[in-house]
Amino acid sequence: MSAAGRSVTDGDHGQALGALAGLDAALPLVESEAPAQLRRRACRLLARARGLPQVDCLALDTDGRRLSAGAGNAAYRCDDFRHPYAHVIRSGAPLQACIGTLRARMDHPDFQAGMAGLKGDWELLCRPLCDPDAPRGWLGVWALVGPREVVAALDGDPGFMALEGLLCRLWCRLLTAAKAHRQGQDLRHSLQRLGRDTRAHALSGALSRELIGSSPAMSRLRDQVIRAAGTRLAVLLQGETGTGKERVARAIHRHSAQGDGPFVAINCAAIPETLLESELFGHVRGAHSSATRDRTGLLAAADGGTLFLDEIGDMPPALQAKLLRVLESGWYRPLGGGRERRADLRLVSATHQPLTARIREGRFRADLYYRLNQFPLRLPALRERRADIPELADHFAAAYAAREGRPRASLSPTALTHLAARDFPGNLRELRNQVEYGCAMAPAGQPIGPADLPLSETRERTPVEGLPGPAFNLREVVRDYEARLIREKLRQFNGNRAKTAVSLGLPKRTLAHKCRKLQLDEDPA
Ligand SMILES: Nc1ncnc2c1ncn2[C@@H]1O[C@H](COP(=O)(O)OP(=O)(O)OP(=O)(O)O)[C@@H](O)[C@H]1O
Repeated sequence: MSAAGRSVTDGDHGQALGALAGLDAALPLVESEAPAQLRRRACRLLARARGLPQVDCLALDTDGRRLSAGAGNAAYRCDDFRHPYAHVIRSGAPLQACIGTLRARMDHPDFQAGMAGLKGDWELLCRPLCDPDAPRGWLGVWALVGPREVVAALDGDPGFMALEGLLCRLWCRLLTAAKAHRQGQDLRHSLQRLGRDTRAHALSGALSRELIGSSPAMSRLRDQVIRAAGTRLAVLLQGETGTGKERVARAIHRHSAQGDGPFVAINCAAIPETLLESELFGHVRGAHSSATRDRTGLLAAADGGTLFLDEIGDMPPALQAKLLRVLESGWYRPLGGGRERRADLRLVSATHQPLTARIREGRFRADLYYRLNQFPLRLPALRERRADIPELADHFAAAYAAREGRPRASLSPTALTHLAARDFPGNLRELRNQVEYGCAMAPAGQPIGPADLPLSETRERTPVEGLPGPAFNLREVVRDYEARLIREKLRQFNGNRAKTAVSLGLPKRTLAHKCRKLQLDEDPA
């Protein structure tokens, strides 16, 4: 019984079942996965069912400006009235005409080419196809060609109308699904991008705590470290001594996919040539005089992690060849035989020497250099990023206090001025040492002043030349600088005021006055 309570007659049942018989033909349409496939199947079905020699279905593109039967087919502009489809889509009304007449009137070259093989007395029927739920929501155009009587019979043909209705409905549904899929994909991509950005942001936050410095050179270096950590490429760190090569190597390891694995460092310059090979590859008992038992090497110790070869420029030539073989093949054999072992590790190497010059001198293999230098990274000298000195000095003072369990001492602006004026050939290591010396010398509870710092062994730039970043008191800086100069000269001349005054270009009396004012009297003469 129906919901309305109307009794269903046998005739109704018969009609419904009859309609069901036709569903077979519609099934491929319903199962179509994309609009283009649906249109192709609808064209084939109609051509076969009604004996039409040519059936096309042109779709409107997403911006509604062109009609096309699909990729590789001609695209017809909707504002080009040299073909009938523009008339149909613009008016929203069907158009039927004889092929011969259309050939004479519509001179669009692609349309002419499409009609070329057809009989002149056949008819073309173009019908606009529309979203059933959106008047003027045009989807495209049918283009049906056949003998006049066959085309005329389509008018009022319930099967044709049902097919057209089904085509439009399924087409809309596939477009909606495709749109939802696209939106889902866009959302997924945005989330992935957001995830990547958040990770990169967190990473760069962590790195700025490990690799201190806000100068552009340091920001660039941190970016490169993040990029290097995201790859398995061999990294070659080049920079003067004390610029932080090992620290950067550790940061690359920590933030790489092998970050949980071991980090094994070896200084190629610090180990005698005879032992270096054994250290790296390991040995079996009896391989050489000091091999009293089997020993795994550093390549094995670094398995699943990172091997850091410091001072690679000092690696002996014979070992360079062996290292290259390991890097190329991934296999090595411990000294004295034993079975071959696989080296699954990421390599980071470092040098303070210009390797290209060593290649020219024949002391470093060019092929190994290229293998090590897959990701080159240059570390700036401290003098190239003087603006970072106050931040670094503060960091070293804090680290010293934490290590020694002492209250944290700050550096006075004048002390920072002095530091910023130094050249630091030993780079960050030298700065760290000077700050730690200052921490040890400063009276408890007092900031580290210039007098607490060790004397600079290198040329000290004038305060003007080496103006520091932080604010400072000019009078204090000048007085301090004057005091240091006089004290150094007095030391140089063993406290002889007369010679000191001459060397400073001052009358003896003025020097005496200055010594009193600057409290230099009690200095060892
Ligand atoms: N960006 C940085 N932030 C904080 N500390 C740093 C930074 N770079 C280096 N250091 C510190 O400076 C000192 C020297 O660094 P490191 O040993 O990494 O230099 P290096 O270039 O490997 O030296 P060498 O060439 O002599 O082996 C270490 O105490 C290190 O922790």
